[in-house]
Amino acid sequence: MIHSMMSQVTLGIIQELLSLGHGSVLNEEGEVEMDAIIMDGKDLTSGAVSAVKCIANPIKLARLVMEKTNHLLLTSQGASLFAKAQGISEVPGEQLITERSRERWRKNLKPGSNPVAYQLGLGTVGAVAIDRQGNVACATSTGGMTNKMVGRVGDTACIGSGGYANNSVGAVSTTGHGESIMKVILARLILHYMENGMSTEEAADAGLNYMKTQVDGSGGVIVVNSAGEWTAKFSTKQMSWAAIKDDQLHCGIHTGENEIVSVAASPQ
Ligand SMILES: NC(=O)C[C@H](N)C(=O)O
Repeated sequence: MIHSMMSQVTLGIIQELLSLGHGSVLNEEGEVEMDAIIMDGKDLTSGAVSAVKCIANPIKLARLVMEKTNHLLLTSQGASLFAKAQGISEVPGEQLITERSRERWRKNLKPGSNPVAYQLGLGTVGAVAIDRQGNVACATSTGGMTNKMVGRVGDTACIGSGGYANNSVGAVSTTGHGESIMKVILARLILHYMENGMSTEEAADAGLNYMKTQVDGSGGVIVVNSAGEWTAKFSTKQMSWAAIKDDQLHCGIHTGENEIVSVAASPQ
């Protein structure tokens, strides 16, 4: 999560942060098949892709969907055709696979070897950002759940579930069990709580609790509000997160961790 000190274009920053398909978890056929979303809180424009293969940077493609089409979401073959038309070349699927993800895939082929609890926190990256003008944005990119069915579309590609941004409230990016997140429309739910007066922290906790009590789902969220206050919360065992605000880098992995490092540029 980023709070930009310079008035940079928030969308550009978070696209850079999330530029990876490499190392994603694999579907049941042992392939990388990705979902991604990006949203601009200024005018609620958004773009997403789902079930895309052989694309090294699905967020870039999602941004092109947002900027170059009248649609919100392109999937699978249609997304591939659009990528080609936009000059995004495909990469060999093998190039996106790491030894670690292949090993996990192999182990998970055995029946009952792949409980949801062990999959959370793997291979999803998300960002929220606010600039000096108060423009917020979010983006999320994922390979989904390990050994998922071919063609499965998760929360990440779905507006309101994998992310949502609105300058009047803030922005949210989510991770966790996609089917649970979709059932409660987690990102939009958290913004709804904020619209009704909750702080980022209260709203994130309330959203995650609601998902737990309603559908027994676990996940994690990063949230920023229109005043630049942020939080990173999760009901999973861990979630790696980092935030930059006022020249300070905050980061953590386990519950309660918040390491702070100064990142102020040294005088030349
Ligand atoms: N680890 C994750 O965040 C997975 C992602 N939410 C999905 O279900 O596709």
